[in-house]
Amino acid sequence: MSNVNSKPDLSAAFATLRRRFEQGLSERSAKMLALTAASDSSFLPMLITEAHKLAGACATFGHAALGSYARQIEQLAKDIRSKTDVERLHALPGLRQTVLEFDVAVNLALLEIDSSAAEVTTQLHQADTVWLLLPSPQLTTELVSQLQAFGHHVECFSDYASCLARLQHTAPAVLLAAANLKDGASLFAQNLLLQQLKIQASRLLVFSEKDEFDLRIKASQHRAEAFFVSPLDVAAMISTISELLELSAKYAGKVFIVDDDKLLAQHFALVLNNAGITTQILSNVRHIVAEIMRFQPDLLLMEMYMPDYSGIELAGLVRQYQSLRRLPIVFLSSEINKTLQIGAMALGADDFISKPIDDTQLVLAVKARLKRSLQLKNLIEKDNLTALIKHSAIKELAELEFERSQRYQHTFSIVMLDIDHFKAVNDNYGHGIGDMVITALATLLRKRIRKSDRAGRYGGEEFMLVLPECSGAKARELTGQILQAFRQLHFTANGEQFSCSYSAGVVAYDEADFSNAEQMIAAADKAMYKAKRAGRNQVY
Ligand SMILES: Nc1nc2c(ncn2[C@@H]2O[C@H](COP(=O)(O)OP(=O)(O)OP(=O)(O)O)[C@@H](O)[C@H]2O)c(=O)[nH]1
Repeated sequence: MSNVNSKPDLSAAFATLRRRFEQGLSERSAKMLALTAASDSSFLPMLITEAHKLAGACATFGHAALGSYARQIEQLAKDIRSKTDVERLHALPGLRQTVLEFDVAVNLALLEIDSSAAEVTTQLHQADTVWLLLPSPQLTTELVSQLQAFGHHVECFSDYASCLARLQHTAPAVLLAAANLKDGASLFAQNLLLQQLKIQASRLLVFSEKDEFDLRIKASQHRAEAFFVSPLDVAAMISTISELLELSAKYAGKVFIVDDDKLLAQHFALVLNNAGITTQILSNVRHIVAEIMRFQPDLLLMEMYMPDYSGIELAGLVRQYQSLRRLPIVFLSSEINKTLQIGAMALGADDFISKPIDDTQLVLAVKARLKRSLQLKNLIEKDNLTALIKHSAIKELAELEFERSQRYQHTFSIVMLDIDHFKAVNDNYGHGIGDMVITALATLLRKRIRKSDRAGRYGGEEFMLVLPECSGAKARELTGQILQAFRQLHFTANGEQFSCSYSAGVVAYDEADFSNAEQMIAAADKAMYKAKRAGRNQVY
């Protein structure tokens, strides 16, 4: 007998249904796209049926925009079906394009759903924990020792079932899993495991013996962050993991808001702050560049139509500055005319968010764009081995800091440091171990500097620090402390233990009459060579 007093939780049931629908959505739109690849029009009836079903389902599950897109495809396909054979052939490419656009819209919507799900659940996994599920015990042992040397907590599994069982209790920040195990089991057949990882917002890295398109596409469908092929490039894998762990360390990004309607700007700022995003609102349009340089945002959110200067004019002005050329600019606009939007893009806009927009949509839209922008920035600016900022990008940051110091009369310091006798490390223990020493120093630098400081890989075994608002004396003290910590790191190779040191040169903005960052870098480099000549293992 059913218990009439116990009310089932309908909202949870609806959410589960909706999630299931969303999980199958990408496959359904891909199927429609595959249908349109045919050279004749025999697929039209099937496409009409599928588009019709999707249109209804999308609307039911709260995806009205996708629903009307699917309805459009249904109508277009019906129109084409009623045409003559020759007319049909001409109309098919247009239909295929519409289905392609629908597929992109579906994947964008899913990306946004994913990031909102991750938002709710990021606290579930254990930060800094890496799980390994690999076929080779030898490779596992090697990875464990390296990952532990960087302070990551590692757990190992030899089959998918035990990994799934452990997932019932806890979850890793990152799982590196083999696409196939020796017994023939396949990662991509483990739906429960993959679903559980998604729910816990754990990042997935895939390792495969073979480099095959089918495996890569499956990894992509399951939102794997990287795909490594045997023989594993350990250094690249470690730097990817460090980067992912840093990314999941909750840096949500910084947004600079430009809107003449101050109340609206404050409202946007509050909504974004509430989602963990740091914001700043433009206070004086004549100081827009100085304010942006000071705040260093990851994205500029700008109203397109303002009475004094249009968003496009301001975007053009911002783009005149070398150091702001890559800053993504997103326009908030009620502009629905695509031609005007494309025109604005040619003039420096990167994207549009259409108004009116509700608070949740604004957060999702900004987060999706921030995520892409931060990933792109990482790709362009970060060094592969160490995940530190690359040579040209750290030089740009030094120049930016120099401009800020000039403008605000604050000091800042530049440190150049170079590992001592590094050639001997490579010669004695091999290039791989040399790489590990470089990565270890990079991790140490990252951990020991402030959030506003920047560390870059200047050359092979040479690093540069840019320390805003830090005097020369303070910078020398900090560099000395890091040197002490670096000397205490013990590396093991060929059954031997060894440690390394570095020599460093420090220069502060107010220690001489520098006229640009280039001169400061040269002075820091000179001081570093002085430290080398004085016997190495010291700071000048
Ligand atoms: N493993 C590894 N070695 C590198 C990398 N980049 C540069 N090197 C090596 O770093 C070594 C630098 O050697 P040198 O410039 O002679 O300097 P050193 O041996 O460190 O000596 P001092 O700087 O005078 O203390 C060279 O052997 C380079 O091949 C890298 O990414 N990985």
